[in-house]
Amino acid sequence: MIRDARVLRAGFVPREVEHRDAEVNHLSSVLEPITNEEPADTAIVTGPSGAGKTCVSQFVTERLREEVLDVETTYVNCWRNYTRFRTLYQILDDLGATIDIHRQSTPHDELVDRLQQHNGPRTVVILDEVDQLEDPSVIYDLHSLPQFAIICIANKEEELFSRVDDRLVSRLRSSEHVRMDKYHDEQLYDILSARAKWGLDDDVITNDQLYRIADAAAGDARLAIGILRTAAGKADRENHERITDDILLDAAEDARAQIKQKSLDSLTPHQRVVYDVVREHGPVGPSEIHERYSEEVDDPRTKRTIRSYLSKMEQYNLLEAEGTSRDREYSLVDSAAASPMQ
Ligand SMILES: Nc1ncnc2c1ncn2[C@@H]1O[C@H](COP(=O)(O)OP(=O)(O)OP(=O)(O)O)[C@@H](O)[C@H]1O
Repeated sequence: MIRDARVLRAGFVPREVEHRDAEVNHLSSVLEPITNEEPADTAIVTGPSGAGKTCVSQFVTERLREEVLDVETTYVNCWRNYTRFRTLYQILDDLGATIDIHRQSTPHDELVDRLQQHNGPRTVVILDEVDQLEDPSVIYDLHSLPQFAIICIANKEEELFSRVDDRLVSRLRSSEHVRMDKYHDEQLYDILSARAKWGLDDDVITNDQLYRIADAAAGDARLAIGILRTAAGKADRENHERITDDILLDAAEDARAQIKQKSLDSLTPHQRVVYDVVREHGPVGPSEIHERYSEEVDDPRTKRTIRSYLSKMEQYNLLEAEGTSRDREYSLVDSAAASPMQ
């Protein structure tokens, strides 16, 4: 049943990216100067979850490495590495330059100095979930080092700009911006169809079933591929020759639950407190959320930061907001109400 399980995994970078030619070309052209050993502009890639931001960025950088000998790439998930230290450390670690750095005692400036002294090939740094950095000055650190080209990935441009200081905003505003929207059903169908072709044996899933997955995923390629992977895994374990409609129905629910759990696991300790406040007291407005959150933690973040947490959790379908900006209230997303598999 399963021909190549890798193709169905979440982090797989496909040989062909579907329906994102313009975005691939745009991002490639921004990075083009480094093929001539010249500094490249920073690129900002934005769009909703599952729009292909990470996939397109990794595809473009891998292709660049195929074409040019002297280019390195490194990828940092800034949600997981949300402090300046951890992001800088992660980049240096990828470059093999962390020997004798002590996690507790090495000052930030020393890490930046190390990056500055790095005399290897030009390096493209992908900063994924960059809007989750507690201290976005790391973007500034990298921006000032010409041997690094940066791709900043975020859900919303405003979220990113609202968190950085003026000098960085003006630099980022002049950066190249690659925007991506949710996929249409037809586009998701094509993405799924390619994965099914490479990942599964023939006739394991029908076109009609692929369309139904595309429809249920509502524009999110991560969810669509997750449903396909879950369904194929279950059918394989239960020794079916094909994915049945019943399996598909369960897979949609399971894939949603898995993605939700992964997003919950990604929350930083402070974000988790905010989530729990909404879980216990929702529907609840931002001011009350901030008050209750501040009672729970020793070093509360600002109201503005809490608003950005709420927005992120909304993007990741953990919370939903109702009302206009003045009387907005947050509650947990009711998973049972998500667009069902028909
Ligand atoms: N155009 C595409 N062609 C082929 N596969 C795609 C395409 N877009 C997305 N995918 C696949 O869909 C999944 C989700 O995409 P990706 O992780 O790039 O989304 P994202 O926009 O970065 O989402 P998030 O903000 O949640 O990280 C990945 O497995 C990716 O390989």
